[in-house]
Amino acid sequence: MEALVPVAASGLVGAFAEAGVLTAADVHVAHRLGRLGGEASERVLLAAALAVRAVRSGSVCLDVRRLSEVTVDELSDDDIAALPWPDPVEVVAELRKSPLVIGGAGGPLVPLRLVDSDEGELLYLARYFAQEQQIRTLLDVRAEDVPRVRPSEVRAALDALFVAADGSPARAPDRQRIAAALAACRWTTVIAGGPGTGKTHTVARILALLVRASPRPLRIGLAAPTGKAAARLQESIDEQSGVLGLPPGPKAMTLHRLLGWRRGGGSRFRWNADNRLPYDVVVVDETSMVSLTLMCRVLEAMRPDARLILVGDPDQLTSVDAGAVLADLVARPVHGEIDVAVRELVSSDLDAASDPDEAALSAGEHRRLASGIVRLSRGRRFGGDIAALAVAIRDGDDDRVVEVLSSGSDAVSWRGSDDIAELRDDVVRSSANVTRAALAGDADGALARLEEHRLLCAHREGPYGVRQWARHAMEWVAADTGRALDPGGWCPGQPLLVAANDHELQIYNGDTGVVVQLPDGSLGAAFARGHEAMVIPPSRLADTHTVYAMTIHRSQGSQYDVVSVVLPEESSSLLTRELLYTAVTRARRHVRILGSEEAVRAGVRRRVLRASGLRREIRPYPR
Ligand SMILES: Nc1ncnc2c1ncn2[C@@H]1O[C@H](COP(=O)(O)OP(=O)(O)OP(=O)(O)O)[C@@H](O)[C@H]1O
Repeated sequence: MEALVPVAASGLVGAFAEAGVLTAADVHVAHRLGRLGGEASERVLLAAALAVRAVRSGSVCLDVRRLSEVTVDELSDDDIAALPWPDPVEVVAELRKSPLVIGGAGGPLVPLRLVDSDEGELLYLARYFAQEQQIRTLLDVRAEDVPRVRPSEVRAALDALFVAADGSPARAPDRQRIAAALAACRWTTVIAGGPGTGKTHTVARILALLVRASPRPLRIGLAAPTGKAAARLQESIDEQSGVLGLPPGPKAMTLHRLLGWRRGGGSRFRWNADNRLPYDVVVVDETSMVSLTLMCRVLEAMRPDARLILVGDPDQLTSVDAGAVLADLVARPVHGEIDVAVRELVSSDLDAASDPDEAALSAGEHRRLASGIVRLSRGRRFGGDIAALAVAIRDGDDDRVVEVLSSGSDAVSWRGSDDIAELRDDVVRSSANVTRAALAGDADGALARLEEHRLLCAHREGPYGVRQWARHAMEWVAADTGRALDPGGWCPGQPLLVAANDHELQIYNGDTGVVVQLPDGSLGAAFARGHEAMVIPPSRLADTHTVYAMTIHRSQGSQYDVVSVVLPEESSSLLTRELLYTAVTRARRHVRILGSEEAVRAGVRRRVLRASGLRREIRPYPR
């Protein structure tokens, strides 16, 4: 735990630091703001520190009415409830007269912004408020105008591209076809959907449609937040480009690369509001992992007359940095009507009754189409029980979750935390497979084998944490091979996790790789990049760990054949619906849950609080 308690942290702020809710950095920022702004109220300083903490833990702002809804590694709900939380009404009253919010005699410093919303007050650090406003404005401006398209051409392309296996037009309702019509007729489109709902399949067809309907060659930018996600996008588009007649060319890259990251440039990219991206269409995959700040940069860098297609799964855990932009966009209040052009192109889908495979569009879905948002719902990859489990978790139906877990399905298994025989077998077998390929110098093979099995935990520390379970896994592997692993050294087959972005090496926080033996006998660290692995000397890796187990947060954006999930005790505040959903949807073939029924049910019921104003109507204070 990072609870470094500074000597100066006393009173309310000190109590929260002591408990591990606030870090030394949160406390430091709050005290500094207090000193500079001439604010001594303990409640205001606590709110400021909690606002810093909120950003650190992924929210854009602090939901003042729900101050105490924090999740803390190692603290139970009861521990958290026992802290001396101030009354939110009093906090708001003091914030309304605080110089940190309304400005003071000391100068122009107004580091906090308070806004009212229908669901209560939100407290922002000024920078995040500005970014959120910028995103709101840019999206609204982009929605004021529409691309000029020839409906007959778009219709012909839709008919040709969205077909059933026998070549006839796909049956209505087909949300993929609706997504394509939206993307043709709007500058900004959001395509949401769980794993295997055909998001990438749809994107490839949208690109084919736009290429066909464009009188000149289209400049297409493909991007994702991580190198790995970009590589997956590339592979998927490449696989389909032959059939669809897509011109060769677009290379998927990380968002940082797309925006032109520059050393020493901070968050100032080569492509920005004054120097717009040179693309006609930009597709961003895995948008759930994009932070508020990065989304702001992307929108600023887009020409107003270039299409932006945001793709991702809003039910997943969100970016490590502040912001749940995709989920917010999907939940944003909607104004206006669905575009006439879209309605005419896909009226049969919009008005269709439910089909055995795909339900009719709900009233809420109809409304969201007006904002260019469509949610694909028909699972196309893993039928059956992983999808059923994911949907039950997403819907918060804990009885159904328990039912699916207990069904004896091939795709789902459920064991107690100490029933580890199968887990151990999977760890040992997949490690042996990875090591065999790594020793043979087969980087691609080793990377592929790395995806056979993954052990995931909610926590970093403690009896259910990554550290402990990674140690178990290493012991099992060592017992099997008769060779102890040196945690400080490098050896072929060693699984790696990158913990910080290195733009120069093009490896990113969350990337996973593996150590392989090279033909000259030296060792290389291999990372998946498109069709060919990128191999770099391990000595160049700065912030990289050996990873026999990883947190569920870290596993976002990756999938594995088999996933084993170690659940903490039911009282853990980290055990949430989003966490479980993310863990379960990492599995392609089989998901194994290790934990009690109480833990499963508690996880399904507990929600992550990701406060943001983007999904609400807000009124900044003072007006
Ligand atoms: N309309 C469709 N007809 C036939 N097959 C489809 C259709 N849509 C998707 N598929 C197939 O379903 C599988 C999953 O699709 P895809 O990879 O596009 O999903 P995804 O939502 O992008 O998944 P992920 O989030 O895991 O990347 C693929 O094999 C794809 O070819």
